[in-house]
Amino acid sequence: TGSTRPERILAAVQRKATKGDARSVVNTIDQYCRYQEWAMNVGDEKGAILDSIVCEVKPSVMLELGTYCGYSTVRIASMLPPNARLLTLEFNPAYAAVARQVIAWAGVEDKVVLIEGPSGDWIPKMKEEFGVTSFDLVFLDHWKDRYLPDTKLMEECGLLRTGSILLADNVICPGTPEYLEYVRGSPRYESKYFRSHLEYTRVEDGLEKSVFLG
Ligand SMILES: O=c1[nH]cnc2c(O)cc(-c3ccc(F)cc3)cc12
Ligand SMILES: [Mg+2]
Repeated sequence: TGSTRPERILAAVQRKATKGDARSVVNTIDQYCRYQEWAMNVGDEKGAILDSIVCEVKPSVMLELGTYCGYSTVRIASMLPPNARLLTLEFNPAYAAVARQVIAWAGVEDKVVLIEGPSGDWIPKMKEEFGVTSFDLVFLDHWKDRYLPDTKLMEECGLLRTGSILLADNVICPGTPEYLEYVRGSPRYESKYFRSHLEYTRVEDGLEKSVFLG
């Protein structure tokens, strides 16, 4: 049986990226997915918006929902100070196995906690299992139908504090209409849309940044 797309992405990283150089890993994956085969990384264009928000928020504790191959995990971790922590949740064990190796190759494993399993099971356990009080920033990039239920779950579990920020990928493509309606319509959020494109394409997509008001 042949390799999978995540395995081919990992092979490209291990062949072409400089070990210990996170930016080199990010650039290698972007190059591979733009010119060899498309993959669902947040990509360079939306990634630059993600970078600017991580820089602005300077999170001490951050959650990423949806690791995939670890592209945005590495991108975010490379911008965090040494004592900050990025928890990243991946449902698919094959994706998680690749992501661990990409994260290690980039040399950011000390800032990252990769958790395998369903977000609905793990979110209620974040406090007791990982000593989380609340998240400063959450990057939603997993499955569009889980954005809203997981947001409500984080609220219910007291994982959001006044000023916590949610940043959601793919709010146009594939699209998360129920989530958008909720954060844009709720008095408990201040929402803003950052227009961009679906990774490596000219199709419209964007990121929705929503500040939790408590
Ligand atoms: O399922 C997804 N999870 C997280 N991010 C995604 C992402 O950035 C893009 C897409 C995607 C978009 C268009 C298409 F034709 C096929 C897949 C899916 C996900
Ligand atoms: Mg995405």
